Amino acid sequence: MSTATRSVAPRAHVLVAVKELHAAKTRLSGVFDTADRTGLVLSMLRDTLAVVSDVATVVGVTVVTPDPAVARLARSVGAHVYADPAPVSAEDRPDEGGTEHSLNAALSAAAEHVRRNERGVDVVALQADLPSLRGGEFGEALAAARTGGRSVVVDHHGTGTAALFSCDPEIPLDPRFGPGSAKRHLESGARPLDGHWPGLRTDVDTADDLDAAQALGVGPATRAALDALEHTAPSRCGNE
Ligand SMILES: Nc1nc2c(ncn2[C@@H]2O[C@H](COP(=O)(O)OP(=O)(O)OP(=O)(O)O)[C@@H](O)[C@H]2O)c(=O)[nH]1
Ligand SMILES: C=C(OP(=O)(O)O)C(=O)O
Repeated sequence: MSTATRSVAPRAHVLVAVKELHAAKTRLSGVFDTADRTGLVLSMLRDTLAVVSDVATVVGVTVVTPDPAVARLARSVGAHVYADPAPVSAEDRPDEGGTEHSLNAALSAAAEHVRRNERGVDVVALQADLPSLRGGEFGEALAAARTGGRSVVVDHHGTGTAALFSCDPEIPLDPRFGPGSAKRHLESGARPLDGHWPGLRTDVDTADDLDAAQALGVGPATRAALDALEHTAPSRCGNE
């Protein structure tokens, strides 16, 4: 990484991918019906976007999605939208990894698009389901990421990826999201970032993850969504 590159003021553009809402958060389908899952996905996205948009070094946020409702929410809070085509099923594209291929292809294309338009900007792919994220921890992670080219924040399970950073314009983001992605990101050369960032690491895919996030404290949109759900699912969404 060149000295010139590092001497410029930190500027990061955050990419957040969200698939079609009707297919989102299937691991919560035993707990919530489709409408409730959709509401929760949008609420967690809203909280995640609010936090990252407030971080001083974040100069842009782009939501990568094929879903019109997600795109509307993104635009309403000042984020950009990068439209990716609706994913095809793994059965239709067995050689390309199905939806994982779609997700990573869409993130790669969005990262290249951002870098073409904002020269020298750092690029981050961040999970959309981080309702306990705090601005301070994301700011710290960004600062740590800037000490090297490509880096990763492993999720609270130790297997997934909460955030992937490329802080050198010469180094592609090269996203390898999907089950077990932490190992793939590390094996492909991403440096692990070691801070104590529980909110950043707590992405919500299962009911246990949701409990973990609630124990940390969730953002206002997610709180409101869960409070509304308490009336229909008290055993799952009881008080913290
Ligand atoms: N734009 C886009 N986002 C995707 C795609 N596939 C997955 N995502 C998003 O990437 C993140 C991780 O995806 P998954 O873990 O597969 O999906 P999920 O909805 O979080 O949870 P499950 O349905 O339980 O697997 C989520 O924010 C998804 O919405 C895709 O093809 N395109
Ligand atoms: C897609 C991923 O996350 P999750 O399955 O936890 O949503 C990932 O960690 O790469």
